[in-house]
Amino acid sequence: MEEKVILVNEKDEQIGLMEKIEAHEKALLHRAFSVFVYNDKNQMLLQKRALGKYHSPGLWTNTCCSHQRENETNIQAGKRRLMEEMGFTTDLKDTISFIYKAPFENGLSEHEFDHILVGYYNQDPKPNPDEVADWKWLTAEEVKNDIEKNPDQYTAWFKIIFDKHYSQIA
Ligand SMILES: C=C(C)CCOP(=O)(O)OP(=O)(O)O
Ligand SMILES: [Mg+2]
Ligand SMILES: [Mn+2]
Repeated sequence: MEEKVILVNEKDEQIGLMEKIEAHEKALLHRAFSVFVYNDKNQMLLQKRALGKYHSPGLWTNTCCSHQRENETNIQAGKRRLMEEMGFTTDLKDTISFIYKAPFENGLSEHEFDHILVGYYNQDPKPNPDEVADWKWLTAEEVKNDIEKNPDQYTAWFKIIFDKHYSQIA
């Protein structure tokens, strides 16, 4: 199935639709979300992206990321994709958003208006192997230390969120 992303301006207003890979080839600004799920030990659920992903394969990142469909709210999209990637869903809160641009080695780029959605879940995930190679629960302190030690094992957007925006979502 052809997948489209929503092209937006710097105010997150929709200005068009484009096929997913084409938008990442052209590095055009589009709407996206990043989900952070916590448990009652204050650990965050990380996923390792599957090796077949179109960019950032095999890298550790936040619980789930993807792109809203047309006429889908941020929360609806986040809950849908959590189920598709991690095999569970839970209530989410729409928090801050930010714009970032990150080129990748394979010629694709992310250029997103990214909405950070936060939720709580206290069981282990049942991830979809097409999307997710591995998962783990880590505290923010452990994430911070591991990013310092192994920066090449984490996605660009996760490091940006962690460095610049984490105090606003925690
Ligand atoms: C939203 C961000 C930060 C990146 C896009 O997520 P994915 O690359 O995981 O998108 P899907 O393939 O899951 O749609
Ligand atoms: Mg994803
Ligand atoms: Mn994108």
